Amino acid sequence: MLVRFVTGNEGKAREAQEYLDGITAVNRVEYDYTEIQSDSLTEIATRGARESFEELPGTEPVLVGDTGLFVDALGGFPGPYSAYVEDTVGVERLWRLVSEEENRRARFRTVLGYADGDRTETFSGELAGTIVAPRGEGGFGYDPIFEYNGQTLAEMSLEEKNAISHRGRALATFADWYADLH
Ligand SMILES: O=c1nc[nH]c2c1ncn2[C@H]1C[C@H](O)[C@@H](COP(=O)(O)OP(=O)(O)OP(=O)(O)O)O1
Repeated sequence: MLVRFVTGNEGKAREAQEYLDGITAVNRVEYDYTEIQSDSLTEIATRGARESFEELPGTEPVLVGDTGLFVDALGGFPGPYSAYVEDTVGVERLWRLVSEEENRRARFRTVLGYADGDRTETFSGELAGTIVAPRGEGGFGYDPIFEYNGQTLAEMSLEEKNAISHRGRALATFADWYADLH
């Protein structure tokens, strides 16, 4: 069995393979599906999975992932626009914005979209933490300003992060569902 993980990121495909070990093989495919402008990661992932399945050659199921960082005091900003905000404003300036707030709580949310031609499903995972001044050299994206249990995600090893992460939780939920399906 084979699931195609649509991502530009090799590390994400490897992580998916770890969760799906013994259940299915995972191939990374690159496809730039349309990211609709929506407040809902579920909507974005659902459409992305359907479009990828329809447009890519092949019949194996596809999986897409969409992640956002939601800051409580900013009404959930940057949320579904996290990639755009990272590219434009940047992580350091997001920290400066949040540093003016008393409530620095935030959460990462990942929604995985699955499509196989017969069905489309979504699976989500969350990680709650606090926005802090940048620390740590590891990880990517907003990891240096997101603290969980006293450590930023950029200070954790990849294994430590994967064990608690929003993406890991979504992958674990998907893996359970997919194993039951077969
Ligand atoms: O664990 C994470 N730790 C810190 N930052 C993260 C994480 N996961 C995503 N991010 C950031 C990267 C990007 O600024 C935005 C959306 O990420 P995300 O939806 O995965 O899209 P992407 O375009 O980077 O990759 P892909 O090729 O898999 O669609 O949030």
